[in-house]
Amino acid sequence: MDASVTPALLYLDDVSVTFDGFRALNSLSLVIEHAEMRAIIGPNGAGKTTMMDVITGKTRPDTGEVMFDGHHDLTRIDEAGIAELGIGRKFQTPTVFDMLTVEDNILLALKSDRRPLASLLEKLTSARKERVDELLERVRLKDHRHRKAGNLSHGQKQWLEIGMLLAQEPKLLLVDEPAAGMTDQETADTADLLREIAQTRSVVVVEHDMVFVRDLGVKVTCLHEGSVLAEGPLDAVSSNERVIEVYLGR
Ligand SMILES: Nc1ncnc2c1ncn2[C@@H]1O[C@H](COP(=O)(O)OP(=O)(O)OP(=O)(O)O)[C@@H](O)[C@H]1O
Repeated sequence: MDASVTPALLYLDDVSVTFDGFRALNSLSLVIEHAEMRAIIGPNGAGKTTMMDVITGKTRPDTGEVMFDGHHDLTRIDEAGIAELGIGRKFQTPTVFDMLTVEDNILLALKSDRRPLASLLEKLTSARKERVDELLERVRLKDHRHRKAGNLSHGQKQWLEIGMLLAQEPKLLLVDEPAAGMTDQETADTADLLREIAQTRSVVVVEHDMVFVRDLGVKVTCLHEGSVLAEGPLDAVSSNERVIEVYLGR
């Protein structure tokens, strides 16, 4: 397929990354459609983090194509440029401003109009307030807006960070093990939240918690030794003999 005409949002083809002779990604190919959520599973060292690093420009592939939104060749764009194109990444540990309120964390993250007069006035605009309300509602923190972020539960901090990423209006959200350390209720709420987000944006979730992955109800890709081992509905992937052997049956 010619990547320059692919209708997919994200297209990785034949991507390899070698660290000191070790192949962390080995001819990896992956396609994520617009408004698709994909769960990525696989054993430790399978290449999940390296794949995210390649997409965000932190690591450059030795070979292969990484195309975003039609014509953007991500292997030629720096990390800031890739974020600007609309790729947001949520790491496992929440990074919110603990001393600020929930609302101020969101306000800080809002995409702003960089024209000087606009930025002077934008604090006052009702559109900005509405956007903050909308984001707080979306991430289930409307009733906590005046609390210091440092006082939130672990799960709420994760949601706040997701809200801050959404404030940037990404086309693609990369989320690393969101359910880790969450209560069962928070885990279920997070699955709901990600499903809502994926109605309008694409989401790639790396996760080990198979209950959570089942709850997401989306196509699953199992990586192993830097390549795709199996891909499809969770039932098919989790009954794949190789997947059981290298991952689930451990
Ligand atoms: N910067 C680096 N230098 C050398 N080796 C690296 C580097 N980054 C990753 N690796 C190696 O590449 C392999 C793939 O690692 P990666 O972190 O992508 O796997 P993963 O699937 O995310 O694993 P986990 O589930 O443990 O997070 C591992 O064997 C790792 O040790």
